[in-house]
Amino acid sequence: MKIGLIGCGNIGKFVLQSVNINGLLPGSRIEGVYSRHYDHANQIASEFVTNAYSSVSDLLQSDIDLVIEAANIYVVKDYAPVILESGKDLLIISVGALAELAFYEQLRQLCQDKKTKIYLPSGAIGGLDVLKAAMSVGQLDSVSITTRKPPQALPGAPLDSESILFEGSASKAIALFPQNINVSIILSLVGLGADKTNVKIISDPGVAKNSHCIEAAGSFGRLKLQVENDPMPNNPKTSFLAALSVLSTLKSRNEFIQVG
Ligand SMILES: NC(=O)C1=CN([C@@H]2O[C@H](COP(=O)(O)OP(=O)(O)OC[C@H]3O[C@@H](n4cnc5c(N)ncnc54)[C@H](OP(=O)(O)O)[C@@H]3O)[C@@H](O)[C@H]2O)C=CC1
Ligand SMILES: O=C([O-])CC(=O)C(=O)O
Repeated sequence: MKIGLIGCGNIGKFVLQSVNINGLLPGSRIEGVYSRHYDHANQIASEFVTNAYSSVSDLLQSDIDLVIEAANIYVVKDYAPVILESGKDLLIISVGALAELAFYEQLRQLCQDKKTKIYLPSGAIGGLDVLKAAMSVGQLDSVSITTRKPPQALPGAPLDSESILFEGSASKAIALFPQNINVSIILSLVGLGADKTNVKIISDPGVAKNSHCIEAAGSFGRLKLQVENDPMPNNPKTSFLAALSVLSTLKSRNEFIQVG
């Protein structure tokens, strides 16, 4: 598999290190990178033995099968349609971009027309398999996520005391915290949708990890799952598990037997 990468931050560099340097995806390489500043892309390209591109359209004209988005939700909104129109598959980690149904439907239609695929990693959470199975007959009654992070991982959080920064729907949460609560949108996509998925965001100076507690109930029974994630070394907002989930999604794409 020949891969293009948009965004050379924490997750982007982890994937570059894993694939191009450590060889964790045999038969695959990241052939090109694009970032906001060409100088940065160039420096990353020499560090991780790949090519730098100065525009997404140049990256798309290169010989790649799949593009990884590891930038932000605005990049997904700007470039996802053109990536799919070019016939490339697309892996999106800033899944909050798909919160609006009209955009989701536009991308789904493009995939159908162009015979391309979108891959959405599970990111910083788990439990999606349970919700998917429950929704296969449409019998899920409630889904919620409580996210607890240290204040330095959340915008506008007080540094000295625990505080609830947000309580409400996933659609409102992602609009207010576009870099912090992508997890609520992946839950929405497999479950009840962004308006019916409940979110609580807590800033807690007493914790060092990013934790997410997912609760759901339906005809299958009940789910309660808590992940306690170590943050990425250079970006406390992002959990290491999110970067790992990108790699595992790429690995599954190469597998003949699908589990889960
Ligand atoms: N689905 C999930 O569970 C999770 C999703 N995420 C999301 O993953 C994404 C990446 O996270 P992370 O790697 O930690 O973020 P970083 O901030 O470390 O990296 C983002 C990179 O994107 C680049 N970028 C910004 N704007 C553009 C643009 N217009 N075109 C190209 N590149 C651009 C930035 O460049 P520059 O350095 O110049 O600013 C930066 O290098 C974020 O949207 C984050 O919210 C994170 C955790 C969990
Ligand atoms: O990494 C995390 O713990 C969650 C996160 O930032 C997001 O969902 O955007």
